[in-house]
Amino acid sequence: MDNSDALAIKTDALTRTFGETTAVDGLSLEIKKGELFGLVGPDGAGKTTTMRLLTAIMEPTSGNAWVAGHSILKEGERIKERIGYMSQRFGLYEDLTVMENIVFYADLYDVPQKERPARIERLLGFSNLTPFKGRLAGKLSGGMKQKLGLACALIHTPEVLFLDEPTNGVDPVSRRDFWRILYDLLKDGITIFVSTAYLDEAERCTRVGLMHRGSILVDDVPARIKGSLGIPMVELWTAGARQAEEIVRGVDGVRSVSIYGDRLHVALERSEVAGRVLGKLKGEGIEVREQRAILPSLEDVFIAMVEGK
Ligand SMILES: Nc1ncnc2c1ncn2[C@@H]1O[C@H](COP(=O)(O)OP(=O)(O)OP(=O)(O)O)[C@@H](O)[C@H]1O
Repeated sequence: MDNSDALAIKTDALTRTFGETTAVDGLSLEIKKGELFGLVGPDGAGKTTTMRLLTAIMEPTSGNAWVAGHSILKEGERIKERIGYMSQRFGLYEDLTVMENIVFYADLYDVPQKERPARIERLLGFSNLTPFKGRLAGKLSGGMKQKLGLACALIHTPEVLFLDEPTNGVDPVSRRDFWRILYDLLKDGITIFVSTAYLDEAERCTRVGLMHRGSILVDDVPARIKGSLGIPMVELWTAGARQAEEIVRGVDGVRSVSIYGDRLHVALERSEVAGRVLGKLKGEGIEVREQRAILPSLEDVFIAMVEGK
């Protein structure tokens, strides 16, 4: 792999089809060591398939990728030794205890016996699972299962960690704790590749790729994606946001509308369209309490890009 010293992951026209469906469509990506890369997209965008290709669980239809310096085509086994992977269901055995799950993964990855006690103690410690080590995994809360899944994925001290929608169905407090752990891992120099459908989480990554129908539409730091796309956005406070949304959607020059409580975020073709939107709402008798230009959130950008397709 070129630049193998600096890159953790490189893909070259990586493609995977299932019959008529192209789940991953000519992906070319470079992810440096030490990055926390977020693959963001709605359900069905191709995130899980990308992850299965990069973890050498599934073969591509065409193209290639290198992970930790090894090709997914020929060196899948070498890759598996050097990565950690947490699938959507955390990969746990519910009828085994917390400790038994960790030992199972330690056996799977041939972690030397003499290194195990210290590693297991550290992993149980950071995941706050020490008091629960005898509990069956099936009896843990969602947040605890997630942390156990992470501990299992880290038992062999991988260089690259793949997390497939790790916070799906996990409560907000556990989610915040989980992200804290990820930042600690990053400080230790691990590269993290995480997929998520939550855009607030994407904003926590060092770099984000927005995926839609198998392709990455943009790939940049979250702030630059938000700032550089030049999509004018306005936020409107209205009474009756649902009714207002329908009206605004029909205005010429509006790219997309999303509702946040009693506020609307409206993406526009040009900033002058804002006047037309306000005029239309007034004409329909809908009061706009306040309006201001806003920087689009990542979610706004994504919705505008997908709807603008
Ligand atoms: N094994 C398979 N056989 C047939 N089609 C598949 C298979 N795996 C994925 N697909 C299709 O490929 C596309 C991408 O799916 P993928 O699961 O990678 O998306 P995703 O972004 O991870 O979504 P989700 O969050 O729902 O898992 C979808 O249209 C899906 O139906």
